[in-house]
Order: sequence, then C-alpha cells, then structure tokens
Amino acid sequence: MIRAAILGASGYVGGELMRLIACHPAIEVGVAFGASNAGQPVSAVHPHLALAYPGMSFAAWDPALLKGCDLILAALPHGETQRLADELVGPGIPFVDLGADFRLDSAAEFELWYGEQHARPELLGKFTYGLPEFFRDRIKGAKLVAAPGCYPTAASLALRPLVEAGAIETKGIIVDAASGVSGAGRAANAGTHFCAVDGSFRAYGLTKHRHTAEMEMTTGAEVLFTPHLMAASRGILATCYARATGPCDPLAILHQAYSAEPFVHVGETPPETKWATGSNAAFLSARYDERTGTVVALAAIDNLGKGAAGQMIQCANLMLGLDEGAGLTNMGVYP
Ligand SMILES: NC(=O)C1=CN([C@@H]2O[C@H](COP(=O)(O)OP(=O)(O)OC[C@H]3O[C@@H](n4cnc5c(N)ncnc54)[C@H](OP(=O)(O)O)[C@@H]3O)[C@@H](O)[C@H]2O)C=CC1
Ligand SMILES: CC(=O)N[C@@H](CCC(=O)OP(=O)(O)O)C(=O)O
Repeated sequence: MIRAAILGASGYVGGELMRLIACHPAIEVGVAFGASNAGQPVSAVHPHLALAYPGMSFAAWDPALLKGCDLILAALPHGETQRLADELVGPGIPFVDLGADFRLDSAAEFELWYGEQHARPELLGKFTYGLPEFFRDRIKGAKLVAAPGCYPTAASLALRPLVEAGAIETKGIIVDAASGVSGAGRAANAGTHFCAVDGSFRAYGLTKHRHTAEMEMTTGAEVLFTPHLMAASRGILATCYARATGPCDPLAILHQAYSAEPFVHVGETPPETKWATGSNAAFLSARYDERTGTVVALAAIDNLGKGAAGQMIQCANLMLGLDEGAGLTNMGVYP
C-alpha cells in the first residue's frame, strides 16, 4: 500500500481526504497531522470516521514522520505550504498541495491577487496545476502538483472548452458562483456561523476575489467573478455568462469536450449542487440565448469533492500511475 501523509487532516478537507482514502484500494493513511488537534483521536474530531481509523490520533507536525511515506497531501491554511516548502518539497516525495500557495506561476500575479509577496518565488512554476481534465498528461508522473480549489474548478470546467472552441468572446465573461459554508473551513466566524447564513444569501469579495486569477489562467479569458455564500453545508454552483461570437451550440461543445471524462457529466437539465454531494463528479449544462447573443454555462460540484479532496486523490492517482478513478467510485448522496 502507498502510505500518505496528510497535513491539515483535522480540517474539513483533511476529513474528506481520510474518508476517501478509507475506501482507496492502493492508498492508506500513514500519518495524519493536525495543529490545535494534535494528540486528539481521529474519532474525536471526525466522528463519522471512527470505524475507519480506530486508535489513530492526529500527530503534531514533525518532518521526520514523513519518512516511510510515499505521498504527501496538504490541506493547510493559506501560506503554510510556503513556510514548510523545504520540508515538503525537499524529500522528493510526490506532493499534492491544495492551498493556493503554488497554483499561480508568476510572483507578480500572486502579489497582485493575494496582496503579499510570495515567500518562495523560485518554486512557482515548478508545480503542475492539478486540474486533470485539462492537464492530465502533465500531472502524470509529476512530483509537485498544486490542485485548484472549488470556485476555479467549477468555472474553468464550464468555460474553457467554450473559449477553446471560439464560441465565446474572451473579454467580459461573468462568473457568479455560490458556495456552501464548508468552503470557508471548519472554524466559524461572524459571517459564517449559523445565524448569519441560515435563511440568507450574500455576495462577497466583489471584483477582487483571488480566485479570479486562476480562472483567467485556466480559461485564457478575462473574468469578472462574484462569489456568494449559500445556506448549505457543501456544494458550488457556478453560473457563467459570456458573449457568444455567433450562434452556437454550447451544450454540444461541452458534450464533445468531456465525452471521455470519467468525472464530468454534461446534460440539458440545469445542474444542482446536491447531485454532486460526497462525490468527485462535476455536472455541467449550457445554453445559447439567441435574443441577447449570450452563452450561459453552469457547473455544479461538491466543494469538498471535485473542488478539493476528490481532485487531490484524482491527481495523486495520476502521479503514482494508479487508475485515475481509484477510491473515487462513489456517486453522490441524495437526497
Ligand atoms: N473547504 C473547502 O471547500 C476548500 C478548501 N481549500 C483550501 O484547503 C485548505 C484547507 O481548507 P479546510 O480544510 O477547509 O480548512 P480547515 O480550517 O477546516 O482546516 C485547516 C487544517 O489546517 C490545520 N492547521 C491550522 N493552522 C495550521 C498551522 N499553522 N500549521 C499546520 N496546520 C495548521 C488545522 O489543524 P487543527 O484543526 O488541528 O488546528 C486543520 O487540520 C485551505 O488552504 C483552503 O483554502 C481549497 C478548496 C476547497
Ligand atoms: C465559502 C468560502 O469562503 N470559500 C472560500 C474559498 C475556499 C477555497 O477554495 O480556497 P482556496 O482555493 O483559495 O484554497 C473563499 O471564498 O475564500
């Protein structure tokens, strides 16, 4: 078995990684690192995983514990992977990072969107962007992969084939996307606790959300992105609007682009976040509106699935030469 070290294992993404790995035929958890939860039993922090990890506790960070591990999966707060780069990159163990630290390949872009200097600019560009549907060949055999998070995954899956087909203009694309609250991590704050979210719906990060940079990098188009917070635990729905270059059939373009993709379903029915809950699936649809000359394209994913842990496992499978879908065969949970 391949032994995985998970950093941030006590968080929401970490828990989802451990849930997926519990059913993975070729990967097991070698060590699960926590920070404030170091020393706690896994079952105390992730009670739903009690049967899968009896007797396992979260370890405090110690790079010596990476010895004997064949894979590193990091789901840490922003900035932590830059700080730990020597310890994580140095040993040459295949490493999938879910943080945004190494997703962009230019220090200037990073500074522009994150408002801070990158601590390890020489490592930018050494990571492969972990969106298998577009960069599968580069991920296969890569040692360092930076997997995209939830919003860029959803928007890029919906838009990139339409840009590539020349069906939409590459200026003025609008992405309105809504996320479940788990997208903000386990710790609640004034904007994410129950009373703030229950029965409400709000936009945030107007015009400057940092994920805009990744959407532009992956689609090659100019994007105005507005994220919203929805009163649900999980799920992302991205609704994307673009001016058509002429009459087109965007649904046919998406069908063709993803016909061989194991985790992408293209259909006529506008997708719902709930279809993807607990799975690595992405559900897409699209229309051309003749009256306004607009294409509307939609993508629904689970932010913790295809938007996080599922994507990381899919990348790890490719990096390690395993079956791409290993450990990811479960369908969504519904209702
Ligand atoms: N939630 C989502 O849907 C998505 C999240 N991401 C990204 O994935 C990463 C993790 O997100 P998520 O799981 O939601 O976050 P959580 O806040 O739920 O979990 C964070 C994890 O990191 C640990 N941690 C906190 N501080 C440190 C530190 N200084 N050093 C080492 N470990 C630390 C925590 O340990 P402890 O709890 O023990 O203190 C916990 O295990 C973030 O970068 C996020 O932006 C990307 C895509 C989607
Ligand atoms: C609901 C919510 O707060 N979502 C987070 C996105 C989480 C995520 O995917 O973060 P990274 O891809 O940057 O790692 C946000 O908007 O900041």
